[in-house]
Amino acid sequence: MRIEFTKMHGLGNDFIVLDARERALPPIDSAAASALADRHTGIGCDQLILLEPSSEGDFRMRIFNADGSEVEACGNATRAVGLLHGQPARIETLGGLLHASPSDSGISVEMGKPRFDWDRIPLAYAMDTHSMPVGWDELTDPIAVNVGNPHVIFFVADPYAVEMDRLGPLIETDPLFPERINVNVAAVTARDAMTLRVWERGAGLTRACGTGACATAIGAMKRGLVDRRVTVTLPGGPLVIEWREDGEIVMTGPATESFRGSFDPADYGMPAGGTKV
Ligand SMILES: N[C@H](CCC[C@H](N)C(=O)O)C(=O)O
Repeated sequence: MRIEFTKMHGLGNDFIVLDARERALPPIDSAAASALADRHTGIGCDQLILLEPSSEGDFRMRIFNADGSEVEACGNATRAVGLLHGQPARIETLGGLLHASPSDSGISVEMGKPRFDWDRIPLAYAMDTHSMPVGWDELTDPIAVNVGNPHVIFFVADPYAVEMDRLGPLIETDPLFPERINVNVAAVTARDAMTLRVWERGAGLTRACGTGACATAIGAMKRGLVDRRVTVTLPGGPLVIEWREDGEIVMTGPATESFRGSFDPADYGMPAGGTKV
């Protein structure tokens, strides 16, 4: 039995979405996720997204990075599944219950409240996360924010002058970050505008990172560099991030369905099967 999928993206950050809400699928493990995500031997994506029934929300969203690691949050994918659902959705994730609402200006998602304490990022030892006394070459004095998943943010003059292919993996896997880290390099261009590039934990340099945009906007607001509503422009395009007075982060931006297809689970080391739930 072939497995159907929907290929989607948020500003070029792309996903394979598998829907097990009505029909059970063979178990997806990190090996199958990374095989499907492989752009040379698989279908190719930054993250594999698995939708399942949920007792807490309208459905559950599981997120696997291209390296197979299962993680807590994915902003762009949350908008994508919000588009797929077609109406307001309460989405259960490892990082908490998120609310996605389709609107005429794209999909808005309440991404939860940021966390700043060193052991909530997490870091390997106590440190002032607002201005961290660490650096990697020209990337110094970062701020760390957890928005369901962990991010470190460096403010630079030109994000496109940073050697992300070298510094990204170096920082991502530094022992300071016991769960690894998403690496953000950003420039503030106005009180309501920033540019951003992200080396993603478990996925590398992506065209966009929703949680990276959220974490970076919050970091800039914490440092007084921007107002509480800011447009963050990534290589794939802009996202609008607002830090509401109640502490909730609200991200608004586009989501796109690219195409639908199917694959043979045997081609990805998955057991056959899958029955009606
Ligand atoms: N690489 C991230 C997950 C995907 C985040 C990104 N695709 C987004 O849109 O938020 C992590 O390991 O935490």
